[in-house]
Amino acid sequence: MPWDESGELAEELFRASIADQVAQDLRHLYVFGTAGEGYAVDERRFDQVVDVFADESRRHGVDPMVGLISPSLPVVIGRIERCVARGIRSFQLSLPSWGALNDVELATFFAQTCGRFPEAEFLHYNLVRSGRILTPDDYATLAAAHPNLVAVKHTRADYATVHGLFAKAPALRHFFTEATYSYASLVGPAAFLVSIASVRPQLAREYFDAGVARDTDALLATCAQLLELSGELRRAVGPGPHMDGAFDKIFAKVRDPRFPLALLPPYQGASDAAYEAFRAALAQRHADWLERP
Ligand SMILES: N[C@@H](CC=O)C(=O)O
Repeated sequence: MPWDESGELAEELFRASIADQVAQDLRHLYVFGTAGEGYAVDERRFDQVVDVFADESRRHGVDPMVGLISPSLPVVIGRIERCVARGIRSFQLSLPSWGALNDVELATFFAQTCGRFPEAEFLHYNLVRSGRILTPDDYATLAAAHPNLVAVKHTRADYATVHGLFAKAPALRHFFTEATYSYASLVGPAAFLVSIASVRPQLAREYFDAGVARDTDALLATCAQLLELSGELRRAVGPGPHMDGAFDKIFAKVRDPRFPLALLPPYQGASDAAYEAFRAALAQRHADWLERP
C-alpha cells in the first residue's frame, strides 16, 4: 500500500500498481497481508483501501480478495460484514495473534468466520506471526467442517508438510512462495504465491508455468536465481526493518520508482538507499529480473 507523507493512501499510485499487475497478467490480487499492513490500518483506512481496491480491480475484471488481520474477532467480523455489503466475497484470514489459539479457540474462530459467512470464500494465511502454524491434520479437519475454506497461503513448509498438505487436505488450493514452490509443484498441484518474483511478473509467470509443466531444470534454475535475489535484498535492507512490507515495497518501487517505502507507524520501512542498492544489484548481476525498457 503506498502512503503519502501524512500516512494517507496515495490513491493514484495504488490504482497504478493494481493496473500494472493486471497488465502483467497477475489477476489474483489481495490487499492486507503482512506486506499490505493489514495489521496496522485503522477502520477508516481499511474501508478506504477496500473501496479503492475493489473499484480498480473490478475496472480490470479482477475479483478482489481482502485480508483480515486483527487480534479482535468482532473487528474481523465487522470488516467482513462491511466488505460483504460492498459485494466482496473473497477473504484472507489470519489467526488472532495476541496469544496462540488452542484447538477450541481455533474451531470458534473458523465457525465465526467461514461458518458465519457461508456466501463467502476464505483463504487462510498460515504464518508464524499469528502464533500458530496450522498442520495438514488441522486443515483436514477445517476443510471437512467448512466447504468455503478453499485455499491456504503457506509462508514456510518443509517437504514433509508439503506432502502432508496434498495428501490430507487435497480439497484446498495450497499456495507456496518462491523457494517452496519449486519442490511443491513437482509433487502436487501447487499454486504460486508471488513475492520477490513480482519485480518481473513475466518471469514469475514462466516460473509458475515451469511448475505446471514439471520442468525440473527450469524450476531449479529459476529457484536458484530467486534465492540469490533474496540474498541481495537482505543485504540491501540490512538490519532494522523486519515487516514484510519493508521488503515488498522495494519490489513495488522497482516496478514504479514513485512508490513510497514508508510503513504505517510504528513500523520501520526500508530506506531509499536500500532500494537503490537492491536495484543496482539487479542491474549489475540479475539484469533479467529488471523489466526491459
Ligand atoms: N508478503 C506476503 C506473504 C509472503 O510472501 C504477504 O504479505 O501477503
